[in-house]
Amino acid sequence: MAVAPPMTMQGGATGLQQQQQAVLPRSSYLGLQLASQPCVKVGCGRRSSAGLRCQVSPSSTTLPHFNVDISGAGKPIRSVERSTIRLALPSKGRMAEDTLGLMKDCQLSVRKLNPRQYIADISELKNVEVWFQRASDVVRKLKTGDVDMGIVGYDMLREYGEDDEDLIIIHDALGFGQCHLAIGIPTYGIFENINSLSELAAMPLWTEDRPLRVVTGYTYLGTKFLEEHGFKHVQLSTADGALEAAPAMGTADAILDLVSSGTTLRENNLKEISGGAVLSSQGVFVANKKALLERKEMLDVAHEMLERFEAHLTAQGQFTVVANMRGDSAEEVADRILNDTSYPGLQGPTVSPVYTNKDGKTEVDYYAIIICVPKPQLYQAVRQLRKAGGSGVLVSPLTYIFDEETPRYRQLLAALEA
Ligand SMILES: Nc1ncnc2c1ncn2[C@@H]1O[C@H](COP(=O)(O)OP(=O)(O)OP(=O)(O)O)[C@@H](O)[C@H]1O
Ligand SMILES: O=P(O)(O)OC[C@H]1O[C@H](OP(=O)(O)OP(=O)(O)O)[C@H](O)[C@@H]1O
Ligand SMILES: [Mg+2]
Repeated sequence: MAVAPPMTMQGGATGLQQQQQAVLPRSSYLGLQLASQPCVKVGCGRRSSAGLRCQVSPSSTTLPHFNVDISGAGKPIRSVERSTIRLALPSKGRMAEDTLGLMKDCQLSVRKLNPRQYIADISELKNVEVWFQRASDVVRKLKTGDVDMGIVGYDMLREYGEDDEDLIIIHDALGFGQCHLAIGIPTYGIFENINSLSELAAMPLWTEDRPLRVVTGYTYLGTKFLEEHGFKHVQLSTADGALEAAPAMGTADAILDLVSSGTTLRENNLKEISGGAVLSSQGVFVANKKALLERKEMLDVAHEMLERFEAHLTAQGQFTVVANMRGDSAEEVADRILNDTSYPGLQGPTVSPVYTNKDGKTEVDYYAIIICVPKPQLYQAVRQLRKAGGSGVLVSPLTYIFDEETPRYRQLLAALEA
């Protein structure tokens, strides 16, 4: 298939020498081929249709402050030296809204003067500049080191990141943008009885002259996936949206697109097939590894953001339950909670004496207990507490849970050392 490998050059060439013309092979592996133009993007320096000439950009992995613009006149552009830390956030669509929602929930207020402004700041993180970018550009700029950290869908990270080892995921489950990338085929006609990927691959119809035509926005992942699953004759084409219309229009046999509720597939008479899911996705917090390694203040900011995200996400759906319980001692009350209920709290119940004044004497008849309970078990927990002697039960949602140190931070440090 004529999807070129990432067009980056390693090595020590400098200046304009680095701008080379490369002829991409017509068919580099398998019989897969990209559909004719304009279905492939050349200007982005990422892939090309068969045999096209395009310029090669040196990777700023090797030269962090020297980029070559391959989209315009090809003049070298010198990136500015900077002391600020750059965070790229999605500029539009559902990911933009959800990302800003998460930041707000974590008390990180992104201040943008008007909706068309692409730069903003965060009052709680003094040295951080926020840049709003299209999701694909968030990933591209992370790769080149033009931004240091970003939030983006895992699907985009994998598609545009192309397994770049310089991209490091700090938080892999930000709790929004949940979907999966999957093959969809028609429910009717020749596909009526096709229910698995292997059945699709084995259809005798697909030949060099009549390949399986798949429309997708994910040509990098799609190529890899189909190749790994034994497809011999496939033609990929791209479109920017409403891909589900293509089979009914007759412009593609199958689609490879995101699925969330499944409604769009269903409403367009398409179905998923077993083995046809490429990856699961949701929002992730990602950074440029070199920036983390080279700038201590960058690691500190990443750590703070990670802690805030974790504290908020761990607390989501959790409730604090406070109840008063009659008892002889704090230990005796704690025993009852631990033995008679299924809700010990995070480490164990917190039990504190409730002091009352009886005839001028301070006494302890009751103990207040505090436990933490997930929402689905809330009512059952309250019932068990009452049964164990609890009264005056107060319930309130938890906002943050800060643990000693988040395992994700330990994983990040380990990944940086590797
Ligand atoms: N149906 C969906 N449900 C959940 N997350 C989705 C869905 N579609 C896309 N996403 C996530 O949102 C990201 C952005 O999707 P996309 O580029 O289609 O933008 P959008 O928010 O749908 O806006 P638009 O399609 O109008 O440009 C995707 O990379 C993916 O991570
Ligand atoms: O399974 P569902 O819940 O129906 O979601 C899946 C749809 O959502 C996305 O499209 P989007 O709404 O972003 O429209 P687009 O094609 O214009 O990007 C995606 O490309 C699918 O078409
Ligand atoms: Mg969309």
